[in-house]
Amino acid sequence: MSKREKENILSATLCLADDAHTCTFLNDSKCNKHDKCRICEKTEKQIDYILSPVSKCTYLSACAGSGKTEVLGMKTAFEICRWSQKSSGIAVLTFTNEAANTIKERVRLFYPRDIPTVHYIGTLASFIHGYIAQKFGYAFFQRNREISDKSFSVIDKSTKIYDNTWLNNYTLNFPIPPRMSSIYANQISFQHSDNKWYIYFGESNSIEISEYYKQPTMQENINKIRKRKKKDYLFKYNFFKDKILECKKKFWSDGFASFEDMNLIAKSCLKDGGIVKLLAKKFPLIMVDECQDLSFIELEMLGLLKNAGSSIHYIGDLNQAIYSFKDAKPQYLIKQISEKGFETMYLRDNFRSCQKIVNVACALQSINRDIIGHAQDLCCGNAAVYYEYENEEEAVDFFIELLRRYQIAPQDAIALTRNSSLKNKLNTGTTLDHKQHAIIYAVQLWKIDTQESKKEALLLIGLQIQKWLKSRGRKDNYFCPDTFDDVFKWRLMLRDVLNGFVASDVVNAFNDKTYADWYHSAKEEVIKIVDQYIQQVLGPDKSIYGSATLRTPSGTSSISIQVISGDEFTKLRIDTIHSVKGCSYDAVLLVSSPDGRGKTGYWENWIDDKDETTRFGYVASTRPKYLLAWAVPKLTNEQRIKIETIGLQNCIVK
Ligand SMILES: Nc1ncnc2c1ncn2[C@@H]1O[C@H](COP(=O)(O)OP(=O)(O)OP(=O)(O)O)[C@@H](O)[C@H]1O
Repeated sequence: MSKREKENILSATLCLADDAHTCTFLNDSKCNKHDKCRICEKTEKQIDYILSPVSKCTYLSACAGSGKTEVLGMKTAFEICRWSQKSSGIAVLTFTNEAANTIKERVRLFYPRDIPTVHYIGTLASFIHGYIAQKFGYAFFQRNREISDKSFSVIDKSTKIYDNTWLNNYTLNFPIPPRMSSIYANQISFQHSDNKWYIYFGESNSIEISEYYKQPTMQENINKIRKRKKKDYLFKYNFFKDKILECKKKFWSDGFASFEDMNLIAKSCLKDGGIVKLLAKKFPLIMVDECQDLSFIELEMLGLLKNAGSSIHYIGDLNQAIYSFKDAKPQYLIKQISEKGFETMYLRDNFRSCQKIVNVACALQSINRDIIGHAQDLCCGNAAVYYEYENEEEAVDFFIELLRRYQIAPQDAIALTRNSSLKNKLNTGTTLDHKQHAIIYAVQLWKIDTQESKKEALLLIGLQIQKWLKSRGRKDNYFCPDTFDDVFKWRLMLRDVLNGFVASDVVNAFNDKTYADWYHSAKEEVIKIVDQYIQQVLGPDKSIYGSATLRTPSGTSSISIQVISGDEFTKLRIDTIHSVKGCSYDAVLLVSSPDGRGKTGYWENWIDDKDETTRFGYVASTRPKYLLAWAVPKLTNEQRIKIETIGLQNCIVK
């Protein structure tokens, strides 16, 4: 069948919304809006997937930027249009509400009516809770409960005892040493990939129970009790394990479950032949977007549904699997699709990025197949570069300069880090220019009068006053001195100082002035205003008069002051790689940690690891359309060769 014939099938079946144009004369020739046609623009590979049989389990291996969501949206609409069954439907599953809403919007473009209620588009978690665990779980886990509402109350594993004393009823009944904290049922969860129980102790810190039991403090305590009671057989590991199970079972039977437990409950339900068949009948077609994020147990549940008759379609990119902490690993999916005989289809056109960026991403993941980058090169061959920094903050200044050079708006760009600590460190910095001339920019930003610019102004002035006071304070408290406990008063003082500056004809005068002109004329007035408020709020003993200085920063004397307008003020967003999965930006700065101690955040490991750490580098490097910059610490010659072999060029900004 020719591409045109396939397009005709789509146009004859789909009912496009007004804003999703399709050629009027698909049957014969192109219409005058052909370029904007949502059907004609699709590649043959995309159309092939949309037309692929729903009865066959299929894995659509789609590279970054290949338009997965659009294709899934069109496929869903296409199948809904052809759907004839009244009591069964299609389940389209993803992982976040935001992603589910995006799919719904795409479906509406190609099916602009109410979606029949037999179909379900939403998160996998809601599907598992709503259709399986909450519906059938009570029969397996709350046998003795004599109340009518048998749904589970879902309790987060991080819920603490402090304001939830009811959790005391679910304390692990085992002698935990006084120096260690008590364990509650919500902290305990079962990991299906290794068949082991874990105890959760906060942010990605879980300990397997046998490791927990073996800890010296725990063992010392057990031995003490054994000696005291002269009973060597007490508190053996098997007893500990039984107590873990007992604690968990009581929690479930009273109608509580953690998010992790809900999967375990659902899987138990699906092991019941009657329930799984009922569900497979209700959802004969299940499509999962971002399938690389499926955890071991989620895959097992989908496998059970497949065995019971559902046809499964997985859409995703295994190179973007970065959720091993939730037990999602590419090898689990690969195993299932090969064991269960899935048909694999491929999308290899990247509509997001230009070729140089695509080449870097391919080199990282050793992808040998030709992936075509469709975006234009707007950076004169400099689309994929690296920069050697002295310190990480300076890398952001370099990037902002690069954005200026290529006229990319900061709001269309982002700086990415692997972990929150580097993100926070970069966030404490404002742009170099702003920090260097803190007062000049604080006054201008204050006048712009947006929430963001005012916050930035308060931070700049807070930082400057901290320097004069030689105090220490946190950024989230606007650098309020640690020794002064009224942050609110401190903020009001900063506000008054800024208003004082704005009201002063000498301080608030920047037009046609060089930096030297301004510092020369305004310095005394600035210090006078600040000192007046410091004395009022912090007391006369904190006066900065006489000690504080304000000099023109070297090298800037003859430069004209940069006057910022509201339009120009936009702060560069800094975030972690995890937060931008699925997103697109014009430009991305990927900041490496300064050394290999932060293993997964260090650039050399992004290249060498060839496992999840490389995938972090890959996900970040596939977000930009036009400009990708890696910021790395100073390199040796050997390291320079290594970074350049993946296609990044050295970039020096003058
Ligand atoms: N055939 C096509 N022609 C032109 N543009 C397309 C085509 N298919 C998709 N696109 C566009 O390509 C861009 C990238 O698509 P999308 O963000 O859905 O990619 P993705 O596959 O989800 O990427 P990732 O997995 O990297 O997040 C979107 O703007 C989308 O509209």
